[in-house]
Amino acid sequence: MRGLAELVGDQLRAAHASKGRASLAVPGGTTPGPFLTALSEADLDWPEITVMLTDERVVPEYSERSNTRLLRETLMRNAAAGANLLRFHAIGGADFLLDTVRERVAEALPLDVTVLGMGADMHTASLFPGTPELAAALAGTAPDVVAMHPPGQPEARLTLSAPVLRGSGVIHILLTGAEKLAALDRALAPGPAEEAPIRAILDAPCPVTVHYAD
Ligand SMILES: O=C1O[C@H](COP(=O)(O)O)[C@@H](O)[C@H](O)[C@H]1O
Repeated sequence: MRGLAELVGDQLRAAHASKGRASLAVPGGTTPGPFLTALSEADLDWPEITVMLTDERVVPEYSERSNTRLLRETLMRNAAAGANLLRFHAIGGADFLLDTVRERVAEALPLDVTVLGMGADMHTASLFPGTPELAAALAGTAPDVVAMHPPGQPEARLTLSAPVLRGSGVIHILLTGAEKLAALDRALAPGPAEEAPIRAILDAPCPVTVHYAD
């Protein structure tokens, strides 16, 4: 987790040096906390770095289930407290305005560095197999941000679409545990991204690196 934080810090520094600004997308969920905390200490010009989530659950910002809450408790501290956090929530922290989120995201694209998680069902961001909106979110013509209603999940989601994620300068996939490693093996076999949405990332045109810790 610390090694990935150093690498991401170096890549953001390089992007900032060449463009005068940089953008980073990071996952939520249970895995990335230690990585995000380590990255919060990176020596970067954070006010010129836009940080966004790869996806958010449609819950209030301070809910235990909120990925934004995870970010506030991990990355948005220490040196990174001054980063430009792209908010998914409307003012007040309880609502989501999809058009507003799309406008905010469009201003920060293309992403320079993207870190993604993956579930044992091979979902990444909130691109879950079996979701009615999945094909639209994987399509090359997808809007930057898509509302998803994954079956079996307790809430709806907003997710960066596949073309936005694939358009990043570099992608890291962060995995832990034997179950996810086995899922990655399955995803590396040929097959449609609708069955294993992580496939839409594994064949992205930019450098993609998988980081695994057991
Ligand atoms: O629901 C989500 O799941 C994935 C994986 O989460 P984890 O708890 O298995 O680490 C995560 O990457 C995504 O951002 C999150 O919203």
